[in-house]
Amino acid sequence: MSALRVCVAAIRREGRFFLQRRDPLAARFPALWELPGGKAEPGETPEAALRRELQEELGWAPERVAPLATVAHDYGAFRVELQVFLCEGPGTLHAPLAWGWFTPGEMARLPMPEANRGLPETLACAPR
Ligand SMILES: Nc1nc2c([nH]c(=O)n2[C@H]2C[C@H](O)[C@@H](COP(=O)(O)OP(=O)(O)OP(=O)(O)O)O2)c(=O)[nH]1
Repeated sequence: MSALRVCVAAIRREGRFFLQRRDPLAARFPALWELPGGKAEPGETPEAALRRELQEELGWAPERVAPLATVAHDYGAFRVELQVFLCEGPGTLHAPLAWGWFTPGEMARLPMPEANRGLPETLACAPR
């Protein structure tokens, strides 16, 4: 089975990262904390998919975007390949669900999808 290509943003401000909580009524991963982003459409580059998702989800455009890590995970029913981009820039993020800014240490104690398990460590080591 081919993996879903999911492009996600590690938005960083003053050493903290933005996470939003999935809808408690979502069919998959209800109420878990995740990085904003989503699936790339056919023919779309990962960075273009990320920018589109950030605009759609948060009404926000990053000033700087850099590839940070790729994480593959098999959920059994489907596989994901998370492409994580470090994103920075000013401006308000208009998040419709619960959200917050977390240090990697705080993030490690939040309930997140299994694919995200190694992310706090990766984010703690992200280039300044
Ligand atoms: N946005 C995001 N998705 C993640 C993360 N970790 C993780 O396993 N995923 C999974 C959840 C989803 O199955 C998929 C992202 O798809 P999506 O954003 O386009 O769709 P979705 O969550 O609204 O809906 P779905 O999968 O339930 O159809 O990747 C993460 O940190 N951020």
